[in-house]
Amino acid sequence: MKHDSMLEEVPVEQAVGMVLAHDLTQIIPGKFKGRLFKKGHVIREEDIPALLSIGKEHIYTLRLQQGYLHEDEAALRMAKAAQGAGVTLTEPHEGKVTLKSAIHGLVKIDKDRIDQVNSLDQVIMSTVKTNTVAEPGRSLMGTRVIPLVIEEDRIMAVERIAASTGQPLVEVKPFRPLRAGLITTGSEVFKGRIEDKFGPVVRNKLAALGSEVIEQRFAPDDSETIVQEIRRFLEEDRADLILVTGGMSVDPDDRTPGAIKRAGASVVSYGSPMLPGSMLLMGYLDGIPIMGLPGCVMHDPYTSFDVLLPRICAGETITRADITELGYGGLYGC
Ligand SMILES: Nc1nc2c(c(=O)[nH]1)N[C@H]1C(S)=C(S)[C@@H](COP(=O)(O)OP(=O)(O)OC[C@H]3O[C@@H](n4cnc5c(N)ncnc54)[C@H](O)[C@@H]3O)O[C@H]1N2
Ligand code: MOO
Repeated sequence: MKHDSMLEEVPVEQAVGMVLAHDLTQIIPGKFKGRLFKKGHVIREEDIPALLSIGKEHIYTLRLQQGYLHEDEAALRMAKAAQGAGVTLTEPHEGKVTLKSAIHGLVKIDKDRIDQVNSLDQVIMSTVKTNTVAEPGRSLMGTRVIPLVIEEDRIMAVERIAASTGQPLVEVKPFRPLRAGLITTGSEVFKGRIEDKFGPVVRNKLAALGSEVIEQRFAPDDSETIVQEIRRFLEEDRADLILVTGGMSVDPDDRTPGAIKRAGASVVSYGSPMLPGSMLLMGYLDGIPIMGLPGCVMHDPYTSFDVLLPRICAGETITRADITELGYGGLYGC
């Protein structure tokens, strides 16, 4: 069965009283892009000038055959196949369904399986990047098929890919409220030569993800003191995350990476291939994430810290492979 036999072209002047088979779009650059007529609209005499003005001299009448789907239904089936927790769907609009975040959380999208779907002809899934932060209502994925009518088999192939791992193609993980212990190093701050600017930045970044700094302590550039402060947070057992700021670079007074190691942390990586944020340290100490934050976190709006923190707040464990991946596309300038 060919698509053509399901679709018949009718000149618009003879289409009065007929039902539109799909949404019709108008684009006026700089002013409007959207649906001018909705699928199912019954064409009236007075619609004819508007139809001609958007370039429609003909419209389709559609008689769907067994085994074929209209673009709206196909897009909806793809969206439902992709949908995981924390995600809502819109109605089809101009043949497209949008998956949106229902919550504030971490976006998880399986790129490998999205690529598998998009390697099939005539179906598309277009997404935002995985591991980014979603506010409620953020669009995460659009699904669409290219023709007006498509073989159902093709949509079933999409559904098989979506079901193949037991995990959804797209979901949003909620953030957990973490209690962070903050240790600010630097003798210039400790001795009051300059005012601390790190604390407010870290507090704000955590608050934006629903977590909080429970206490900020200050240490001079002395390894032993930094180790003691780290261990004190552990012994008090109040922190789910330990952050140590400053002293991450190459100067003799930069004691933080050594102190984190001496405190007993297993280091996932000291150094991350993102600029800014290259001197960041990621480790775990008695199962608690511990990070050394370089000076740029205080200064630059988006660093490796901003990439990793949402994942930690969503309960994920950061591996060496996660750090490695930061390099490609990770040059934000500094
Ligand atoms: N020769 C090299 N120079 C730098 C390297 C490098 O590899 N080789 N790395 C650069 C990178 S990347 C970063 S980021 C920075 C900063 O690294 P640090 O974490 O060691 O930062 P500090 O040396 O401790 O301080 C730098 C700067 O920021 C001020 N500071 C630090 N903490 C606070 C605070 N709590 N409140 C206010 N101001 C603070 C500090 O006084 C210094 O002015 O190094 C690059 N350079
Ligand atoms: O740790 Mo630094 O960020 O690359 O400026």
